[in-house]
Amino acid sequence: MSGVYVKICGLRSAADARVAVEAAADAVGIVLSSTSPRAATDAEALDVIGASASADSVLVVHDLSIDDAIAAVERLGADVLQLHGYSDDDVRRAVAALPRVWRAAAGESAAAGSLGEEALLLDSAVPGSGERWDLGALETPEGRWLLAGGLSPDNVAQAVADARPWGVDVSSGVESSRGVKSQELIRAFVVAAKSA
Ligand SMILES: O=C(O)c1ccccc1N[C@@H]1O[C@H](COP(=O)(O)O)[C@@H](O)[C@H]1O
Repeated sequence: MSGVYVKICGLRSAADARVAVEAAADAVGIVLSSTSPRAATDAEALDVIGASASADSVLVVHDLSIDDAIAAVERLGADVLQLHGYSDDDVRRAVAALPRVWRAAAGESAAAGSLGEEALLLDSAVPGSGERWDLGALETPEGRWLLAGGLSPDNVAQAVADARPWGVDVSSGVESSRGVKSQELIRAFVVAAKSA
């Protein structure tokens, strides 16, 4: 058993969040981005957060201003803010304002925690696209880091065995069509990741 931390991202309903939590996911993600096929309203975000029980609730942002992103975490009561594509200054600003911040970087190796973030997320160049990226060239980062980008129930065990991340994060790979979560795939992903 890998004991890897598992985040299921892009949730918009309490029912899907409950399935993830009952399957033993460690975190549920909610995307606040106008351009994402998984963009959640505040009401949907509150439903997911309300059903997250002991799992971490993570707000994922990439096109909000940093001040709006911080305000969203405070307004909705999420546990973690996950930042995609923000400047170092923005990350530091969020770290100063919130207890838990994760920073995403596209496929490049970086030291986790260098800007004060709790964890580093290594992702493909286009987050949420379902595209895999070349793990062969990855230099394993220091510190707490999550692997994301094109993971699925079929490939997550091998990816965990190869890269040895602290955690994994998935969105496209647990969908029946773009933006539509499959409860069967959510369960299969958590089982595969945890049994790696
Ligand atoms: O899921 C999105 O639409 C999204 C939009 C903007 C920023 C991040 C987004 N999701 C993150 O992308 C990866 C999962 O990608 P994949 O679909 O499994 O390849 C994960 O970090 C999500 O939090």
